[in-house]
Amino acid sequence: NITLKYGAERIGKRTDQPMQDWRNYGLGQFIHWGVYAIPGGHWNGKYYAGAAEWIRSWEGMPNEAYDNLYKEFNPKNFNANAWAKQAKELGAKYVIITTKHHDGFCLWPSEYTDYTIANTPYKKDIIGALVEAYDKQGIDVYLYFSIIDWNHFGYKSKLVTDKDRTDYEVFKEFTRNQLIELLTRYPETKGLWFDGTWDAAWKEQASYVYDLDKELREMIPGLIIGSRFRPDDYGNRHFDANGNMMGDYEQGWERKMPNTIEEVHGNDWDCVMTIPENQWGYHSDWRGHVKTSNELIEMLVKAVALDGNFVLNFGPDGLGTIRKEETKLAKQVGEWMKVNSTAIYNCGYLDWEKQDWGYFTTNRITQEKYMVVFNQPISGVYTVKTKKGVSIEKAYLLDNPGLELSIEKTYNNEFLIQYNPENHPEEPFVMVIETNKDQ
Ligand SMILES: C#C[C@@H]1N[C@@H](C)[C@@H](O)[C@H]1O
Repeated sequence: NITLKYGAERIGKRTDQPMQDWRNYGLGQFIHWGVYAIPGGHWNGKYYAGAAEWIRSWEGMPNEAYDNLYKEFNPKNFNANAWAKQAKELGAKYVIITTKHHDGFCLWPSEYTDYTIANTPYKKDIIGALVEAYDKQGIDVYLYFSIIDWNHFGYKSKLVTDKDRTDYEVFKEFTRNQLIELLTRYPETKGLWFDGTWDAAWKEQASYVYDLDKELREMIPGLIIGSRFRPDDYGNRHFDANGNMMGDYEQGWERKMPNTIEEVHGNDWDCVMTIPENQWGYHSDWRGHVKTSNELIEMLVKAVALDGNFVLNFGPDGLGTIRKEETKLAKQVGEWMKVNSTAIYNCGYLDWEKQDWGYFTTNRITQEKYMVVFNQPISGVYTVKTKKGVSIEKAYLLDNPGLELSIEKTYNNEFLIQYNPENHPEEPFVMVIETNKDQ
């Protein structure tokens, strides 16, 4: 074991109520919105193939042009209540909202820079409106904050000269001031989702970030911060030099997912996911694969089945409208959740052997067990291998409890549930299984 001053603050999961609530969300919504939504992945008639929120870094987009876009930011269709209502219908239990992305543009009227919503034609506090609207819908609010800030003179990706270092000290104080300002203005905030912490300059700041982390947590008791914030004494991120996770949950699953419970190392984690292959901010021309509702539902169930949360991203356009493709998917996933969220909310990993037909989830409070089916066996036979001494006594469809399914026990503690629906289900469905013990 290596002695660390700034390594993991805890081994194992946080057990306090705010973290238990976080663990039981299942489904969240990510909102990426900012001035990058104005160009929407194009400039001067040219198509930008990268992630739209990174367009400023593209050689086809002059920095000067980008840095003046805020002067035309006037989202006249923006309606915070409509966004929050749609999130409610989606079934999201929490939302992560970009306060400031890598470009440094602030969606709240920060007093520490002029590069904010206050100096746009729109003027009004977007973050305040969203916090209020989501709060009203009973959806917990988390704030995304990018440490990278291309607009601030003191931001450096690496520290080479003495001037870099003195400038960076100014940037560190600016970062601290903005974070304190956000938690002061929006005390309803349940947590911070940090991004842009991969720079060499930031990885040298273990003691400053350790102290800032502590200061922010003291401002809001129970505040939840993931693994993408602090570097350890040696610049390691997410996991310290001893392999222990820093922060309250792992933030390493961006546009990807674990396949086994071993890969999550007993930690809480979230998967943040785009609908197209790699667009967080608004891009008017999605290319490549755009996920269907059934693909997204499978990712959601897989995340919950492996003790994680699934956070689906939405990128509103430059006028504040959530695009039709996202609205359609929110509706489809929401309709599935209306019938099947019993297998999602308050649920997590069941340590029975994974089967080909889909995923097990179990309610952490009631111990009720679910089988979420994605791959219907032609045979109609669903194999379930329980733990020793645990037998299945009843099985039925979540949306048709009256129809009990036949169960056969085989020689080696295997149970075969028979289900041959009249017609092929068009969507994943849930079976409820009752056992003799709460294991
Ligand atoms: C890379 C990168 C960033 N991390 C995702 C959550 C988006 O914000 C993307 O721009």
